[in-house]
Amino acid sequence: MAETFDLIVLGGGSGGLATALRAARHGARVALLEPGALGGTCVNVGCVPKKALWYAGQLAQEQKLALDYGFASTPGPLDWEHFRQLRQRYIDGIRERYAARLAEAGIQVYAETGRFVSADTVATSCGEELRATQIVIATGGRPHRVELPGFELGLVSDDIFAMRSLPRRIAVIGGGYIAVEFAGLFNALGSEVTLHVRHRMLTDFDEELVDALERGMGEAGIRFARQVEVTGLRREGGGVVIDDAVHGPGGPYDAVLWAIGRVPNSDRLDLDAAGVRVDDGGHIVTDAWQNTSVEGICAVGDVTERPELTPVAVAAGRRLADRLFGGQPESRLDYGHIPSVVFAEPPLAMVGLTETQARQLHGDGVRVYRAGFTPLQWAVGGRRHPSLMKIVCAGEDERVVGIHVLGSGADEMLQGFAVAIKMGLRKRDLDATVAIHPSSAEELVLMS
Ligand SMILES: Cc1cc2nc3c(=O)[nH]c(=O)nc-3n(C[C@H](O)[C@H](O)[C@H](O)COP(=O)(O)OP(=O)(O)OC[C@H]3O[C@@H](n4cnc5c(N)ncnc54)[C@H](O)[C@@H]3O)c2cc1C
Ligand SMILES: NC(=O)c1ccc[n+]([C@@H]2O[C@H](COP(=O)([O-])OP(=O)(O)OC[C@H]3O[C@@H](n4cnc5c(N)ncnc54)[C@H](O)[C@@H]3O)[C@@H](O)[C@H]2O)c1
Repeated sequence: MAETFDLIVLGGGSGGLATALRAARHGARVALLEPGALGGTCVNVGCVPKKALWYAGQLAQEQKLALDYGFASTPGPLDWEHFRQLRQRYIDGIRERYAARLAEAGIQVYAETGRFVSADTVATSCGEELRATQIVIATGGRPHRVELPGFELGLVSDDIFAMRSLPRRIAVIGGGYIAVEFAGLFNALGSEVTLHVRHRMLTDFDEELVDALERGMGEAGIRFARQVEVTGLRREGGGVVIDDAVHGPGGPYDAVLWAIGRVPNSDRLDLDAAGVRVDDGGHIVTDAWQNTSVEGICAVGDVTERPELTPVAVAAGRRLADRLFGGQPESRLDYGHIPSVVFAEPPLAMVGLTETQARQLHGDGVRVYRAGFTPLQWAVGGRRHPSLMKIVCAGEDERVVGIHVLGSGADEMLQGFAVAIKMGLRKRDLDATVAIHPSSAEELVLMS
């Protein structure tokens, strides 16, 4: 006979853990299925190890600044293997804390995959059947792989974190978050980087800031191959060569990273057995309440067609658990004004509409304020370092509909402004705020 629960959660990543822990706090009897490492993509092969690498890149950059400032010597290149082990210890600690929290919450964890047998029953990979009145799918996604000759000679983002040395020459294919972040951090750490971009970089971000970032990346030594049409990879000259229908062969490189998007993990769940609908891209279709097409089955995170960001998966999961088990029938995530940062060098942060989006939506009623400068930290050393900020306002009362920041500290700067925008920020509120000086952030309250 199938063991019964109030809730079965498929996936122990950002969304699944958040849902399970919140539901258990409300008193639900919960089963969580996770065949891999607890924490999923973000903790193991995403945000956390990526951000640690980004910090390593920042330290490498600041060493140059230290020389400018008059420090006598710099510590030299990164001991990649030492850093990899250090990072892994940190990640192991996060996983252990998750395991402890799940145990404390009384959540039954199965280190197995799950698939649907019917709308209320899931079979584990060991063949055990589990039943629940509510099932939440939080199985995330995986790197997109395409059928091109020699595809497997390249790496995907998951592979980067297992690398045992820093590649001397690396090519990155793609123009999204992952491509731009890894191009920046490898360049900062001393690799020769070529970024192969098919169309434009970072199409969801404000064009003017993306252009400034691209110029800065070029000045920092990253090479660009634009309008690429990659037809395959092959081994040649002691490395991997990229064949390109537009540019001809490129390389050889010691490593090639495919950063061409991610696909949802919905194809191995036997969704048909439950009747759950997916869209053309394989994302599970959900309504504003995270309900799928089948009553009693919800989905959160990257497996749905929503912004693929950890805080989005977490917030959606927590609100869903509050609605299902916490007596909060109105609880759901408002997907508007989600802030986001590309951990490029320097970082690029945004919340709300780009200038182009605002003009499409509000026509002539848009007013844009901007400030461009080199932050004091870099200017003192005589270096150029891009920093550009933009405030996009709409309507007669100049409601702030978008804030965009490129530059050192952007990643830490924008969270508070995201709160203000959510609360209905107007330009006059910024004008009425006293600046913190000297700082880069002060520009956001001084623009006129
Ligand atoms: C390189 C990289 C860097 C990133 N950096 C950032 C960042 O800086 N900031 C940010 O906000 N986001 C970042 N992201 C995105 C972020 O990691 C994801 O949005 C987030 O992890 C999604 O959480 P999730 O719970 O939906 O899925 P996941 O975290 O992917 O978890 C899904 C889990 O489901 C499990 N699973 C799969 N199939 C089954 C099954 N059949 N049964 C049971 N379990 C199953 C998987 O093993 C996995 O552990 C990054 C992603 C990548 C790849
Ligand atoms: N800092 C962060 O918050 C962060 C960091 C990393 C990833 N993420 C999340 O993970 C998601 C996936 O990241 P991603 O960068 O892999 O995907 P993406 O969807 O952001 O970008 C994919 C890129 O690959 C390009 N591309 C697709 N096919 C191609 C091909 N055949 N040849 C050349 N280029 C091709 C696209 O034009 C696009 O520029 C992101 O959408 C984001 O939500 C977030």
